[in-house]
Amino acid sequence: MLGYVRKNISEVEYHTWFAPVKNLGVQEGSLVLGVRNSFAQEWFRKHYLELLEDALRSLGAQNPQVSFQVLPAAQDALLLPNDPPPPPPAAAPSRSAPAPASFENRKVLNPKYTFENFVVGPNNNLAHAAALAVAESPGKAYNPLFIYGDVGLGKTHLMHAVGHYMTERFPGKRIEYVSTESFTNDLINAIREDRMTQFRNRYRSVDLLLVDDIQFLAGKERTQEEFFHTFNALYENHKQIILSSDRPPKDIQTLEGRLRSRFEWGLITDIQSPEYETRVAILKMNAEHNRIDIPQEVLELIARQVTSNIRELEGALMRVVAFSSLNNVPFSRAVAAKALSNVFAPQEVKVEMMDVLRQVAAHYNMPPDVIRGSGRVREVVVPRQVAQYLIRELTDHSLPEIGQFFGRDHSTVMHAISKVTEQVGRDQEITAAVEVLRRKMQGLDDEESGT
Ligand SMILES: Nc1ncnc2c1ncn2[C@@H]1O[C@H](COP(=O)(O)OP(=O)(O)OP(=O)(O)O)[C@@H](O)[C@H]1O
Repeated sequence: MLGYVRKNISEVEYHTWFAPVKNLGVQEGSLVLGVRNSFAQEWFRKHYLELLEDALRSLGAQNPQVSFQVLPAAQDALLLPNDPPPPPPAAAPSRSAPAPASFENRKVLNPKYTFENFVVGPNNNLAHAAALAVAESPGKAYNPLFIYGDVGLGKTHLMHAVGHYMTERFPGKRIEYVSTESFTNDLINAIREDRMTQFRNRYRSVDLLLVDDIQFLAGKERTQEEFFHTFNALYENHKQIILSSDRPPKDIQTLEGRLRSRFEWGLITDIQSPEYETRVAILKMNAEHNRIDIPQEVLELIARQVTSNIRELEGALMRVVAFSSLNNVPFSRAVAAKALSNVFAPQEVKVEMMDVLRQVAAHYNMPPDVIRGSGRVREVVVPRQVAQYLIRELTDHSLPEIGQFFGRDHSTVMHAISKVTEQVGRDQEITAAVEVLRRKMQGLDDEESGT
């Protein structure tokens, strides 16, 4: 959303108003944004409501709703990085002060990128095994470990996993993770500021050096030279080096021969695109981690739709989650297909019996199994009959098939359907339920399949 907003207003406006906004989540179908005070609240309502709704629409929300809540003072205080600084609590760093003369590009390990969170499949099992071996005996198993593969397939994740593993097993070991770009920038700054000793100390005193996107060394002679010496210093001291790249060393153009051969000293391993089962497993793990209760068949649909890279796969899952919560509809294959249709080639999705049952269950706030069960009280019988009626209308299933799905025979289904048919237009509650549910199922499905 912020990306969308930023493109549509000036940078100053963005920083003044949007940088401090806090996402308070979705409540009853409305996205709630935390703002600093009632003045801001009013201002947002007047000036930015439409823009924010457009932003949500661009993300797939059909009926976007945004509301604003004033944040309690304490939270507020943390959210004002762009305001003039308050009268100084002694050591508060001033944003306008020049950057300290240290290395700015230091990165930390992403806590999510651990071995536990890494799904192993045929596409990555060699790289995974190699990384694990290196983590267990750094500097001894394979040095350097060179991992290559296309974007978003888990190279960084594996490198960080080694870092985490080592931190746990061997506390006190020094680990440095750096992108090749940062390494280059650090070097340039060090040369300019006459801090080469500091630079060398930083990179040559580590126990594990992780360098991402090493293909960017291509064509940078001075950086290659410096990296060559860093490499040698570490290697000679049996310190572990792990490099990632989008291609194998032999395909990195204008890389000095002596570096290329060093990259080939250890083990070169690749990561391929994950196959369907691995993609489903990754989605499943992601959903569990984020405590999202999403049916297997929806994950399967996403995994079929997004085949190239894992970052996109994760993005697609988040999109589906956002879409269903913003539109206040339960997860279903149709909803997922709709959520993804703007980004990926649309996929034909038929309404399934299970989809209907789930929607009906959500509507009546009742577990699907209860509706399919043997209960005979009106509270259960009505939803069951409505579900059978809608399945008959929205799918191609025959009466015996519907009967089987509900553990009943076809004459019961026939009776249910005629009962609902009779009541539609007469019984207000049933009429409303059928209409709402039909619109939910059909509206989403029809547009999606382009009929
Ligand atoms: N096997 C896996 N199991 C679980 N999550 C994975 C797996 N592989 C990758 N991911 C996730 O996919 C996302 C992208 O992975 P990562 O950043 O490591 O890719 P990359 O290969 O380093 O890409 P780039 O070349 O763009 O830097 C991350 O969120 C990562 O956690």
